[in-house]
Amino acid sequence: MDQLWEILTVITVILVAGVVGAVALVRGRGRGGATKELPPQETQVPSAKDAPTRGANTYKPSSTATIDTSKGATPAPPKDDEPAEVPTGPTVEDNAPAIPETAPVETEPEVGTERPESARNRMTRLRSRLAGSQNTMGKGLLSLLSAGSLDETVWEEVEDTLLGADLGVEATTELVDNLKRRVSVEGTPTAERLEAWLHEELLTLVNPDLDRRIAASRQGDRPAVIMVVGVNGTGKTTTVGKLARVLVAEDKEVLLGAADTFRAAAADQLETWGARVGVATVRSDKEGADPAAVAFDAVKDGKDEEVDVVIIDTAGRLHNKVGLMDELSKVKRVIEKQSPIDECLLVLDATTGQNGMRQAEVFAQAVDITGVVLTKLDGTAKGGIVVLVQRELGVPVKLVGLGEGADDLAPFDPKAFVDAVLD
Ligand SMILES: Nc1nc2c(ncn2[C@@H]2O[C@H](COP(=O)(O)OP(=O)(O)OP(=O)(O)O)[C@@H](O)[C@H]2O)c(=O)[nH]1
Repeated sequence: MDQLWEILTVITVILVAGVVGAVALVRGRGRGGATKELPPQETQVPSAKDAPTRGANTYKPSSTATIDTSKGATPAPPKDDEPAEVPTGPTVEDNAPAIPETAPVETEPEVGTERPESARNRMTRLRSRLAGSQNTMGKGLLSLLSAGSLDETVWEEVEDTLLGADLGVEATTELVDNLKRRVSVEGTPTAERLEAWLHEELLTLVNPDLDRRIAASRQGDRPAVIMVVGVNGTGKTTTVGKLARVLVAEDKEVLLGAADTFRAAAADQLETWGARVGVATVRSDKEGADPAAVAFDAVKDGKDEEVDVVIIDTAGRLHNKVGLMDELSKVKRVIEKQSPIDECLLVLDATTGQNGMRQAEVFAQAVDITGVVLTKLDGTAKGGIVVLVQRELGVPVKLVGLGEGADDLAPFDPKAFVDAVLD
């Protein structure tokens, strides 16, 4: 029995010692872990050094991000949950090559490859535009002449219509006298016969026999040289650009000379026209540079590069008539040190009528005009100016501008013109 009590006492002592030891161990381990594994209290408090990082994490710099990420990037495709853009039908831009807004300058050569409209398309389109602008005069004449008896009042009204269309007094008198004579010889004609006579008489006035060809092919071993003159705003630069397109469409090599140095924008405008069809422009970056020097360089470069034709745009905005004439004469003289001028085209705005004629005479005194480009014929019913210009200046109308579009320039065809007036 005593032995049993001794055994129980020993077991109890061992158990108590074990429990106490275990408790002490657990407590000790818990303290030691906190020290090792938890960060020291001060590291949980944001320090000044940490602040920017935190700030960056909580502040979304969206604008900066947009700028940084959009640079040089193509637009992201729309997300699935974004509504798709609704197509709104064809626009002018739909016909242009798609150029991403952020595309690099490589888009330029694409622009340079623009193909001018073919001659046939252009003529069909422009003929109907000419008819649209000019048939008020034709309709007025035909209704007067086919209204019955051709008394003096009717003839006066016919005269007024022709004068109103800027045909000029001389040509108007001539046309009415000729019609009267035919009536007196043949008796009262039918409406169709009168229309045929009117057609013939107008065609005679427009003079289909004049040589309206443009010197735009190489002349022997040198390029043809075309000088373009006219008052500012008449459409000179636009005409040079359009003419370059016509020639490029005919596979000619063209070089442009920006001798309108009066304002830098004129040279920029010309350069843009040229660049669109891959034609280079000789220019000076200095506003007010010597136009004769630019023209000289352009012709020289054209010869060196063996192009087919050099076209020189000139300024029309000078303080006075003497200054203008002196400058144009100088440009002409200096060009002629390099090459003869094969064509000197005077650009006239058809909407300015008699006033434009007076300006034309000033230019004709300074340079030898070989042909006229009548612009903005789409914007006036006064097609009679064709006859007046040819009579006053003694040179043919060679080209007509029929709109602001890049391919709205056409050769002047007398028969098509009279048809358009009377059809
Ligand atoms: N409707 C119509 N507008 C034309 C025609 N030709 C030119 N224009 C317009 O006339 C305006 C003047 O044309 P420009 O080529 O700048 O005239 P510019 O004579 O060179 O003038 P400066 O450079 O100031 O000397 C432009 O708005 C052209 O688009 C045409 O045949 N029809």
